[in-house]
Amino acid sequence: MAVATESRGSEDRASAHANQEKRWVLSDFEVGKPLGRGKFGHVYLAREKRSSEIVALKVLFKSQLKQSQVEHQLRREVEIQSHLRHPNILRLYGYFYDQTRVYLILEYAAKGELYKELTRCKHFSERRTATYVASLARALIYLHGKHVIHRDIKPENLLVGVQGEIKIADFGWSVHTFNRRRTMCGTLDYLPPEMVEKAEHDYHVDIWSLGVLCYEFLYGVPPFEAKEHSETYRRIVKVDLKFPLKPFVSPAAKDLISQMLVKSSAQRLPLHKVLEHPWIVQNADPSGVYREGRSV
Ligand SMILES: Nc1ncnc2c1ncn2[C@@H]1O[C@H](COP(=O)(O)OP(=O)(O)OP(=O)(O)O)[C@@H](O)[C@H]1O
Repeated sequence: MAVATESRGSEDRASAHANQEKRWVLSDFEVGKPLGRGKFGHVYLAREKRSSEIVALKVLFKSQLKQSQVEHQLRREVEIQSHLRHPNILRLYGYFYDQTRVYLILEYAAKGELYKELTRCKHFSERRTATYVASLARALIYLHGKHVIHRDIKPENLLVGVQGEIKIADFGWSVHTFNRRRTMCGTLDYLPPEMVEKAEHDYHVDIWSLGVLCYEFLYGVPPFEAKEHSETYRRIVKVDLKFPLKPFVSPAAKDLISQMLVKSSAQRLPLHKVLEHPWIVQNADPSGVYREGRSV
């Protein structure tokens, strides 16, 4: 399918260019079963008729986008995500619209939401967590190299591909980093001190979120969780990081988390050092894929 090919030769390039120009319409797709429901519409499994390629078609209602004043955010999401090519970032192949709806043509993540898997397992093993954290660190290095910060890395925004590889989805809160941001966004639990305090922030926010995620994968709950919003706020600002005795987590894993969850953003462990951390080196599967049964 036009949407899935990376071209090399000049002929390929010409056809890829033509494909980019292609205006998709709904009748290009056979629409199958619903995959899920979001705030603004539904996601369906679909097959592009010409290539038989399977995709996920996200259907958003213009009226709802308008009502919630998120058209601008969606435009930014599409603009950013459509230019990204990384095995751990969900591809956005293209989009089209009709009078009432906007359609996003997305890579199909066959194993669905990571969040559901985490809920089912309660928490992940160290090998599984390290494999995911390493994959996410590589994806974030790629993103930051393209001057994009994601700002909303959390289990609900992660999908799993057919091989078990993790995929960052949902670029609704991502931004280009040409100027430092002060906008408040995202769920409080994953936000770093500089964002909850509405100070300027940059790509170091994603290192913090990766630390929160690593903790949540291992313990099953995010580190600063509290009943009241104000208490979560206080715990984040103080970096009130506690490691429960159960489940057992190795000192090396705790060391990595402590080096990512640092108040001063410039002092957080850089992502390339995350990849070199002994806990990651010893536990992450080099293939970047967690396979049940093989990695306990
Ligand atoms: N590319 C995909 N491959 C497989 N399943 C998907 C894909 N995209 C979405 N889904 C499924 O559809 C559900 C709804 O997705 P959608 O992105 O609309 O909602 P959401 O993640 O809740 O986002 P939002 O809060 O922005 O509405 C997801 O929770 C997931 O189960």
